[in-house]
Amino acid sequence: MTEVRIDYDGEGLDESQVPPAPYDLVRQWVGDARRRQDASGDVPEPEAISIATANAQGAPHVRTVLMRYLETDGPGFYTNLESAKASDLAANPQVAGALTWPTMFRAIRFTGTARELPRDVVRTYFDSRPWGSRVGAWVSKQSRPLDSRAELEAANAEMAARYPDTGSPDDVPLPDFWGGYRIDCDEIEFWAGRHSRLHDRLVFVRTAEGNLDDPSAWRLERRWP
Ligand SMILES: Cc1cc2nc3c(=O)[nH]c(=O)nc-3n(C[C@H](O)[C@H](O)[C@H](O)COP(=O)(O)O)c2cc1C
Repeated sequence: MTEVRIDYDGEGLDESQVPPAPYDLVRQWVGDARRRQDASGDVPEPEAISIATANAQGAPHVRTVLMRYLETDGPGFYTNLESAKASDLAANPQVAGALTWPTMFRAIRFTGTARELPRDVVRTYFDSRPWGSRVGAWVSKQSRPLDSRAELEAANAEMAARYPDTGSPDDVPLPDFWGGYRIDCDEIEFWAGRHSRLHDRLVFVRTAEGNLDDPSAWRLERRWP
């Protein structure tokens, strides 16, 4: 690999800028990433989050999804409940997620326990998706072997015929095998890249029960970069 060295020149992060609980800062950084994408176009998919799971034997797997859920009880994502990540989480609910915005010299890391999102939350999100994506949820036997691209396209045509687009969210029912997870966080790290690798790492560590906006549930710790 040829070395390309970039001196990280981010704004940094100081304790004085950090609220007493992590939620507002997560929202702020996600909002900053969206605004930057709108303004400069160099943060595509600002909500892309790498999700790490481990199976029953402890073997790790990581993949990128979209963080389409962010409430005071944690960040979350939607997926197929029969996928490889879902079977990892059924065996071992420990999970980690990383949002990374290299052009902003920022990242947020979440670690915790995966909890399935309630069906009413999943349904509301599912109904908000475009028709093609809702049909696609029915089509995909996510993570399982597929013989050919042609088989995928035939399955899509079959589902599109079964659930034609009527312009209403009722036209495609929510599959039982499609849902979501949120991360019940025990740590949330804010990483801000700075010059000469003297980065800021400020980590909220859970000390008690409570949501991401509850100051009594968290203490703040700085870590060596
Ligand atoms: C930018 C991006 C966004 C993605 N968003 C999702 C998503 O929201 N949900 C999902 O299940 N897969 C999403 N995927 C596909 C996953 O990376 C992955 O291929 C899929 O979930 C199967 O993972 P698994 O076999 O480990 O369960 C996305 C991929 C990329 C690159």
